[in-house]
Amino acid sequence: MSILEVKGLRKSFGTVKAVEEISFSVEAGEVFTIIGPNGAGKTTTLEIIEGLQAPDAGTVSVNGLTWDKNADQIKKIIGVQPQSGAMFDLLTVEENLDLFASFYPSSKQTSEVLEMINLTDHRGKNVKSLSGGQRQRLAIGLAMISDPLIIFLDEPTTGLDPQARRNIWDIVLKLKELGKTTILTTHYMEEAEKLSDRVCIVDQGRIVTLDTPAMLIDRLTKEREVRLFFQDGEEAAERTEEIAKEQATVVRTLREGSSLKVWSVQPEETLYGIFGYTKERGYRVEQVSIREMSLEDVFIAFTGKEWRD
Ligand SMILES: Nc1ncnc2c1ncn2[C@@H]1O[C@H](COP(=O)(O)OP(=O)(O)OP(=O)(O)O)[C@@H](O)[C@H]1O
Repeated sequence: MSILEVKGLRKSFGTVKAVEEISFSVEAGEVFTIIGPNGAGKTTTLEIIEGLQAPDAGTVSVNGLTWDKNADQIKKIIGVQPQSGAMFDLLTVEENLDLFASFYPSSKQTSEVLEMINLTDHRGKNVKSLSGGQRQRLAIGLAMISDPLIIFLDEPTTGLDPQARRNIWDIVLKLKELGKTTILTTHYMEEAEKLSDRVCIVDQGRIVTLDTPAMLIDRLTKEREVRLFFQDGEEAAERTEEIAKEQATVVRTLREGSSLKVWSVQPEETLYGIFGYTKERGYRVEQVSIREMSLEDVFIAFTGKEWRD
């Protein structure tokens, strides 16, 4: 049995169809990421799963339990990152954690959570004096204080600087080591790629595609762009282009001055061939790179739209 099963969700607000058709299931221990542009329906989907909104249609099952019959039991096994406004600004980090812990019959040790979210040194600070990244880490701490099986993080890194974002990634990876299931939403493709076991790309209330980051990227065309820059100038680049074109694995080439781009379905093979030739001719290649495909390319391939963070 999957720890989370979502089937046929739909939700409209007046004429706005926020969620048109969303179905997926999540296995225990997974980091499952819902990614999509603004207004794609991520938050609405998450809030339906968390029991904060009722769907117009569809079902949600959390560890075999449903909100209409087992709400109290579900609340004991899920942890939801609270909105900033739900924290007590004039209480300290530790007092906020202790207060949230008191809502549950059993909870994790505050000191253990402080370590996990790397706020031990700031335990005595008032929440209002925390940085944006520290507040977000505390919010995740509050979500995990009851030691839930599933943790929901809605855009935990939006608006944070790259270092603060990476600190949050570390916490998600620690949660995974503990065997927790994490459901994450994000705008950031790089984040989805780094953290997730599986990624669900949503657009206009529907799932565009769902798979592991590696499989999604693998489903794209196998073509990779190989770039070379020749120290010996245009002639070396021109000659090498002619040799590259003869290879069966090369789809096309583009030369600009001393730089050469080669699109190949087997970039390593292509490079072996090219280097065999440049060695023989004594051409010096200054820079070589193979451009890897990213989840951003997947989004563009599936929706035909440019991705914007
Ligand atoms: N309570 C509401 N009342 C009216 N419209 C809403 C409400 N909540 C969401 N919507 C609309 O539903 C659509 C989906 O919103 P949702 O917040 O789920 O998207 P999202 O993917 O989380 O976007 P973002 O990344 O901007 O948070 C949007 O068009 C939004 O304006």
